[in-house]
Amino acid sequence: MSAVVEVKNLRKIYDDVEAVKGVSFRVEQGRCFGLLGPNGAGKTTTIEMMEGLIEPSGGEISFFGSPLNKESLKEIGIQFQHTALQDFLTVGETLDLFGAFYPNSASKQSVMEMCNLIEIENRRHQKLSGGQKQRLLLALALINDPKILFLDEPTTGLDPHARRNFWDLITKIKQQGKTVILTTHYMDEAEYLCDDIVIMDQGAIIAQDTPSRLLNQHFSGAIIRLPIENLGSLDISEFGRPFGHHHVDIDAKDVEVSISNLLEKGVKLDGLQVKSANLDDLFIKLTGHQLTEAKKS
Ligand SMILES: Nc1ncnc2c1ncn2[C@@H]1O[C@H](COP(=O)(O)OP(=O)(O)OP(=O)(O)O)[C@@H](O)[C@H]1O
Repeated sequence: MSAVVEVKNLRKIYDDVEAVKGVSFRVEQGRCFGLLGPNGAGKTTTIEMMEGLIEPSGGEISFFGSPLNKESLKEIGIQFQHTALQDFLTVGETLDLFGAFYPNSASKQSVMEMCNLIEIENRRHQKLSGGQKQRLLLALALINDPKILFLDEPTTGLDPHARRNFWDLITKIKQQGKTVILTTHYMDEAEYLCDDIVIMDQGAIIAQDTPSRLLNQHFSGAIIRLPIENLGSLDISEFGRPFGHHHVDIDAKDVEVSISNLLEKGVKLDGLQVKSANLDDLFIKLTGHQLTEAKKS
């Protein structure tokens, strides 16, 4: 498959912080590619270098086989985490305004249909709900009919219903053949949307592949989750790894065998859960800390 974007040994150093420590990956045509990681992992810095917004300290970025340049930037649409919009403009007027910046913009009607904005075309920006604002920001990112769409934490702050709606929109956009590159720290979002993922922690890549290959590679069978007090004075590391402060996760190739072993050792089974592994579990396994909390070091 052809790479629409390729990043090689990309680095960014801010004064005393090495925010991105030599990352390399390829994004393939028509795929949804996710950059995952906790706060401070270097996701935004990486994506902003790819968008041409900040200068790398080292490494290479190429679009369609050529180094990042003004022409390649015409092929991208960016949905920023925050965009200052004029409160007194309506949804339709905002799209007209942004469309006028581009010689070859997409039709306003098609973008409004795609992003479910038709019914609120005449509503002023200040009257929009969080989900509606996010859909307008997505429409603005699509107004130049880009081949590659960048989304930086697109559903942060949205309620669960608005998040699901947004995911459906992204799926529709992908079906049009566009390549989507997103950052998120929501693992369910990545599992739902992404074909390929890169997991970053402290500026470096700690895993990259498709979500299902990564899960198959690191887990076989199920995870048994138990309240930590069930272990009594037994050593957690003998069984598995901590999940938060109150639970222990135990990898179980065969759940029945694992439960018999636990009973033999005198472990209580109250509050036992059996679950399949997800990307959150993978992150904890790889780093020893949860995705929602950056490593304190
Ligand atoms: N302009 C800057 N000047 C100095 N340090 C910066 C700057 N921007 C980011 N950093 C630092 O670089 C590191 C990576 O930040 P970055 O915003 O890329 O992480 P992130 O994974 O996107 O996190 P978040 O999910 O919180 O947005 C952090 O330690 C951050 O404090």
